[in-house]
This record gives sequence, structure tokens and C-alpha cells, in this order.
Amino acid sequence: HQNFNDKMADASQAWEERWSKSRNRAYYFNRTTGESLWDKPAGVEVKGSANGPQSVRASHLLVKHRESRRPSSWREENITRTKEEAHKKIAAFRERIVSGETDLATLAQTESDCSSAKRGGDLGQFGRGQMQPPFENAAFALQVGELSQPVESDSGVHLILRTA
Ligand SMILES: O=C(CCc1ccccc1)N[C@H](Cc1nc2ccccc2[nH]1)C(=O)O
Repeated sequence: HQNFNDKMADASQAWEERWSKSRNRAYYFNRTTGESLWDKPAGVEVKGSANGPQSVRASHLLVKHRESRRPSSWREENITRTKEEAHKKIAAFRERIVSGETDLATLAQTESDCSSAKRGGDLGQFGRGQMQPPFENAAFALQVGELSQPVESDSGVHLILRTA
């Protein structure tokens, strides 16, 4: 049988992050003891579950176009650019971010066609099932700090930065 110290060692390795659909927030579950905590337990490493993270935090810059689900935004009452023109704009924005000339949060504030522009594109933390599938799949595939390639959704063309 395991002595006390071994049992404690196992329990400290067993924390994993999960997503509460009811509360729309992450929580922490210990697979060894079965306990759940809302706050991240201090001083222990929390693994994403085996199949990737349960939730991510991301910011994005959206360029809408004439085929967007809602071709209007705080920036532009009636958006008429073509999808091709939107891709050109997004590619140019991505180049400026990758070159280090600016960053996504700064650009999103003036250029993003999403209301999150005011918050530097920050969408907060989200779990699966909340965002449009192409956006969700791209965001969940990013490492923390990684900038996506251009991503198309029904809303338009996005650049996504995973922040947590
Ligand atoms: O849906 C929203 C609001 C998103 C939001 C979430 C959390 C905080 C702030 C904003 N805005 C749409 C544009 C839009 N479409 C999206 C699709 C996926 C992710 C973000 C998106 N933003 C629009 O304005 O048409």
C-alpha cells in the first residue's frame, strides 16, 4: 500500500483544467482525490486534459466583407469590400504584426470589425461550443502566444492570438 507521502505526491500531479458549461468558466479537478476547485490550485502544475485544453483565452482582429453574416460594424455602417480584399487586408495586418512593427491588440482597436475592438480584440476565456467552429478549431489549435494564419468564419476573416 502507498504511504502518506506517495499518496500526496500522486494527488499533486493529478490536477487538470476543465470547463464549466453552466458557469462558462474554467475549474480545476483532481483526478486522484475527486475534488473540484474554482480557483487554480497554487504551486501545482495543471495539465490540460489529454485531448488539448478545455478552454482558451484569445484576442482577434476581424475584417468583414460583403458576404459576411452581418456586413456592418462600429467602423463601417455598410461593408462592401470583397472577401478577396478582406484577405488582402488581413495578410497585410499579419505581416505588420509578425515583423514586430505593431501588435494584434493595437491594430484590433482601430481596424477590427468586431465590437471586441474596444478591448484590443480580447474575447475572454471560452470553452468549446461557444464560438463558430472554424474560429474555435483554429483558436484551440494554437499554442499560448501564437498568432493564427487567416481564418474564415461566417463573420469574415480573422487573425487570432491565443493569450492563455
Ligand atoms: O460576435 C461578436 C461579439 C464577439 C464578442 C465576444 C466576447 C466579447 C466581445 C465581443 N461580434 C460580431 C463579430 C464576430 N464574429 C465572431 C466569430 C468568432 C469570434 C468572434 C467574433 N466576433 C459582430 O460584431 O458582428
